[in-house]
Amino acid sequence: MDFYYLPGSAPCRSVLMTAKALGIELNKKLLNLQAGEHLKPEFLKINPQHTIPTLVDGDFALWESRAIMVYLVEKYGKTDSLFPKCPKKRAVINQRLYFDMGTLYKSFADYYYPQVFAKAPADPELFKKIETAFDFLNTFLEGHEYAAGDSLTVADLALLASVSTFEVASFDFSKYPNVAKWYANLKTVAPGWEENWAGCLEFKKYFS
Ligand SMILES: N[C@@H](CCC(=O)N[C@@H](CS)C(=O)NCC(=O)O)C(=O)O
Repeated sequence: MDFYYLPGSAPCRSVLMTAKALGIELNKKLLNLQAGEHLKPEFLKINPQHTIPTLVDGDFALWESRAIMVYLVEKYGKTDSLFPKCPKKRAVINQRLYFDMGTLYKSFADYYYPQVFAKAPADPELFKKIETAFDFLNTFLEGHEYAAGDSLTVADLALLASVSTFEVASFDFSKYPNVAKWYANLKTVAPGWEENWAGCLEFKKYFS
């Protein structure tokens, strides 16, 4: 399977960790966004939305990291442990995935991207949204070792890619003890953590 990506990109890293957890070898294809490779006609034919990560499995192309993660588990997982078939468990995982995309990672992008990519001043109102998102995550994790219960799922891998990106932005987790504990554990148990962290360090270069 071809996988268009960049190592520093959080959504790409979450898919890489999922592939690692499933023992899938992806044919990685670097796509240089700064050089505009994602806007070339040959890539637009694959993904008209021109985002990475993008997966190509035979004649099937898919983008949106969380959709790719779920697809990989459903098509190639030997078990359903990363995305259990139980409707209630699955619903909670979906809730966490949508929270990650629409609230947590969004708060990162809204606050940090203008500073990093457009040298804009920090907006304290947007920082408050980050704090609110971390408060929510801290609450979700109360009494649970993992993001959606008591075992590792794709929700952890998506959230881990996001939270580790906050670490390279020097965000202070100390006010969120459940998040800090979950994160410390995930760093030791998440398949592909090393590659994720190497990607985070690539992204960190934008902060200097
Ligand atoms: N929600 C998407 C976000 C994908 C995304 O925005 N990727 C960025 C790189 S991190 C990108 O491809 N930007 C280029 C563009 O949007 O044209 C996902 O999770 O896959």
